[in-house]
Amino acid sequence: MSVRIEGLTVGYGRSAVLQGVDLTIDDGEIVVVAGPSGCGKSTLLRAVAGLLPITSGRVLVDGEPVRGPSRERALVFQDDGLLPWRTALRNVELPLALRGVSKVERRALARSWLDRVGLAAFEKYLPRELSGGMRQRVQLARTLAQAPKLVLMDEPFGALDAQTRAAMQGLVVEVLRETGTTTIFVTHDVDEAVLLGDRAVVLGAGEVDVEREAILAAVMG
Ligand SMILES: Nc1ncnc2c1ncn2[C@@H]1O[C@H](COP(=O)(O)OP(=O)(O)OP(=O)(O)O)[C@@H](O)[C@H]1O
Repeated sequence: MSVRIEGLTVGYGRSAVLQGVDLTIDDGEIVVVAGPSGCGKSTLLRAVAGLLPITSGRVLVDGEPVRGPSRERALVFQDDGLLPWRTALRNVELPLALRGVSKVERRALARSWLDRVGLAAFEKYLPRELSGGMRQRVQLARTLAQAPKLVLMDEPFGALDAQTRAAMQGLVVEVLRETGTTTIFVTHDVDEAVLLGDRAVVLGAGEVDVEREAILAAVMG
């Protein structure tokens, strides 16, 4: 799924958070969006997700203007959003159930994704019985089981310790590449930006498309 952002301006009240942002993302590309706190990274993701009114400009997904949220575009947050009373398996199954996927089919799909993220042995566990990294893996399985064409990640690993975060980054890159899922990944983390992206975009002082090396300075500065 390709994304084309043209002259995107978004404001809350009177102040414009994003001003005339242009960005093109090819099908299957993983683009990291970095930049200082408050520069509008989450706002950009929410605009692409169709969760925010746009002041001016356009967001085109596969050539079609975004008019609202769609199942094809999945948002992943730092907060795993799992339902505490449902097991890992039933959390992964839930969105599939809401879409009317049959019980047999959704169970098989949920199991295969839990297996893919290394949690096959934990399907009966409740979220509170899992570590933060494991809960994020359940969230990833739940997202990918729905076969989104575009994944929008908003600092999903911000709350994890360094080791767990590194493991999650490896897993995410592997799975997203394997499935050819177009991804926009927002992060503050320099290593994450360099490791994950085909390309990095720095929002802020007039957004720019940069090579990997340049992101280091931009994120740190
Ligand atoms: N719902 C809202 N109402 C009013 N202002 C908002 C709202 N959401 C965000 N803002 C403001 O818009 C600006 C950009 O916010 P945004 O969350 O997009 O930035 P960010 O780059 O993702 O920040 P961070 O890296 O700290 O998460 C901030 O100044 C913020 O205070």
